[in-house]
Amino acid sequence: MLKFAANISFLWKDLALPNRVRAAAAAGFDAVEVLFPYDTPAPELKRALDQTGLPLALINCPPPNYTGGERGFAAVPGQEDRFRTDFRRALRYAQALGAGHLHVMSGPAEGSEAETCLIANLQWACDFAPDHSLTIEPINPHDMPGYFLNDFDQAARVIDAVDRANLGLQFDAYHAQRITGDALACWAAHGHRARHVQIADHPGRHEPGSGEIDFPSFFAALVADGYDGWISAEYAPAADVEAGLGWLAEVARG
Ligand SMILES: O=C(O)C(=O)[C@H](O)CO
Ligand SMILES: [Mg+2]
Repeated sequence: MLKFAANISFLWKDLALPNRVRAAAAAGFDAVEVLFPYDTPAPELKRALDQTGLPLALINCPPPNYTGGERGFAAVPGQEDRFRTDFRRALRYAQALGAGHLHVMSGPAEGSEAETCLIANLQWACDFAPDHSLTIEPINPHDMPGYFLNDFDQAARVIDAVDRANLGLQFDAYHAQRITGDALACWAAHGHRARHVQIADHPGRHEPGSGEIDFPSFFAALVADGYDGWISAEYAPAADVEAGLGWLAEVARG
């Protein structure tokens, strides 16, 4: 059975973070994910998670100093010490909250030197946290210009080169559609590496069903392929969050 998480960095933005967890539980989600939870004291978030019983599926690394700054350092040559410091702090936060995955952001870079740097940093991180699941996510270059990891073949190459059991692909159907033009074909090629899935339709990055991605077929492919990880709703609601949740009942749960 497919399991759905609410990305509460995108959903219920008008509420305080702990109350977004409560809203996600009330709306029927099975988990939440938070991109950058670091401005909220971990015990406050933990209390809401414990009260609702919702697990935290994922957080992003790096932690603080992100706002207005770079989107990670993992692929930036010369920033290895910064990467390691950030990673240790993010890991402590992830452990305090019981976060399932830690999404390691590569940052702004290009070229083969950056790829070598990313591979070495990920090997270090995987070995530093052998019991923690790490993910990398290709992000389309229109939304995040200059971000290093912007292609699924590139991500596959990096994952294979890192060669650690605790690193996997974060497959965002919206980015897959925007990068390749065919999210389903992209899933067919790369889904076997996926540890975590995120969804939004394209164009617009709104609710599934609002754009061109065939989500019933996408969900059917996940089931057929035995995908048993989280599917996180990482979209900008077209209007009210609850009013846009029809897809959860109708499309995803049949
Ligand atoms: O932009 C996305 O799709 C993500 O999942 C990143 O984590 C953004 O920070
Ligand atoms: Mg995403």
